[in-house]
Amino acid sequence: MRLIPLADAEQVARRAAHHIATRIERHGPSAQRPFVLGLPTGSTPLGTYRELVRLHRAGALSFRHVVTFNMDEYVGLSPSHPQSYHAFMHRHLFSQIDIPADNIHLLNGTAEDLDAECRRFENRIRHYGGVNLFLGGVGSDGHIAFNEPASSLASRTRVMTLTDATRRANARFFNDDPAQVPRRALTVGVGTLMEAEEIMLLVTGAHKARALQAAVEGPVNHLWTVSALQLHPNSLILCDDDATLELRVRTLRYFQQREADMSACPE
Ligand SMILES: N[C@@H]1[C@@H](O)[C@H](O)[C@@H](COP(=O)(O)O)O[C@@H]1O
Repeated sequence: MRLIPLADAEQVARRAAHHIATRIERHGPSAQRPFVLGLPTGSTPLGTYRELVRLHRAGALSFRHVVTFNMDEYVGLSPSHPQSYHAFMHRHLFSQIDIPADNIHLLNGTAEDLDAECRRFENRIRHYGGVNLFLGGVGSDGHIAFNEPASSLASRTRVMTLTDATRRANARFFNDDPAQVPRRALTVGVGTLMEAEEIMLLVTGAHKARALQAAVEGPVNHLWTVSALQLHPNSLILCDDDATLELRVRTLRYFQQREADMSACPE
């Protein structure tokens, strides 16, 4: 695991966007060999999406041969619902870049057969040969995508019942009323995420400090599904200063030292 401690959320966003842009460029994507990018929703990635749009507008980044898979979607919200993850992604990213509509994949939370929809999604990922880079955020209780505490670390894309804590946290998008937050969601599994070639997690704010500690210092544990990243051979966490509040000084110093060494001789 590589942890890059940065000063604030703005630096995290800039670094994340540049990492994505570099990976796309190095891949040299084409119609036959697109770059496959996994994407999250939530407040955390918004700065990253803004920076990706800026790079695109500056002519430095094209998404013409990028294929995307979003990690989750609420059950029961149609794509046109303003709080659906479909609408969120179009608003904040897809409508502002040159990605072809056919390259965009989101789970359909209104599918008649939700299990079949989850299987279809996994098959599409497989069709493209897997995800090159999965970008993610984390819930304050350590969930990745909608893999709530006690999700199997081998789980695949499926229907998930959301915890009260998650529904409370997401109530800010639903008139501050947890009762309006859907009870269930479709989500990629921890196992699905773990198969990506690379995972990059963004963690910002003091309210995520406990989750970052569980991810970096805690035991691998299904109560903190983010801790599964410890078993991934190529995982990267970008965090801001506030998110490091629960880390041991020794841990933080080690990762700071490591980054200083790496900038002396970059990747
Ligand atoms: N399903 C999403 C997660 O993918 C996201 O990481 C989390 C944190 O969101 P935020 O970035 O708004 O804190 O919220 C939701 O539960």
